[in-house]
Amino acid sequence: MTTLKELRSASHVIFDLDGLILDTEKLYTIVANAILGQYGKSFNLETKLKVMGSTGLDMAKQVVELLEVPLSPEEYYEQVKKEYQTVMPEAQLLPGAAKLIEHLHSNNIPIAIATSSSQVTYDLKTQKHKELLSKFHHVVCGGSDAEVKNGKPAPDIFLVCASRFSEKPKPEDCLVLEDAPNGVEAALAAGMQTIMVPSVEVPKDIKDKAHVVVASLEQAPLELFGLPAIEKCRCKDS
Ligand SMILES: O=c1[nH]cc([C@@H]2O[C@H](COP(=O)(O)O)[C@@H](O)[C@H]2O)c(=O)[nH]1
Ligand SMILES: [Mg+2]
Repeated sequence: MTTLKELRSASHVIFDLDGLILDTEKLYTIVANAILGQYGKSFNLETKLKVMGSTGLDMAKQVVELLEVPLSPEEYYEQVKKEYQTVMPEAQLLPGAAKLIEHLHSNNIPIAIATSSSQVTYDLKTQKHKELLSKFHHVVCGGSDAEVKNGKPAPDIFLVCASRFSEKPKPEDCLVLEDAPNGVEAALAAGMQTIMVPSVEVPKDIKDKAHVVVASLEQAPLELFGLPAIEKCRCKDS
């Protein structure tokens, strides 16, 4: 774990989804490579780091531009969405996700999800995990939510997400869990603290921006933010 910043107590926790709760980042890479391969291109890490956490059409614009794909962003996004139909329902949970969600829920810490996905893709990915995800107070799907004007790295999605808790916490009282550079930037721009759990190799200068970086949700140091430590979990499987 790395942390150099001064930390304060948090009352509410906001989770990212892809690459944090769900092991979908590898699925996104498979889908991108399946389409790009037809044009002799591949989805390199540099491009992935730029698009992770962005909404669908923004992602498509960047991919076709950065990799010089002979498709319009709309055409690329249509192909991607078609592939999602078969790939995304297979999404699995990442290590520590279920335990952490159940732990916070059983300790009455308000939790929510802020994902850049559209509602349609969210529904595809979460089919097998409905019971666990019902523990969240609310879910914001930035890709299709009218109130979210700009995608990550803009702060909009996290500010909208905070405003939908009954208690309407101030940004500085929210702790964000994120895997992606764009997500960490968005949380910081919103004035929130963030624990980064990278899902792919991330350059040091990006990790340095997060308040804390850990390798897995199993190591999330909640106690540094005044939240009940995971060891004190009262849930069944602890
Ligand atoms: O390799 C990729 N990673 C991530 C994305 C995008 O990033 C979002 C990640 O959402 P989240 O905010 O839950 O991490 C996905 O919905 C998708 O739009 C993508 O297109 N390609
Ligand atoms: Mg993510």
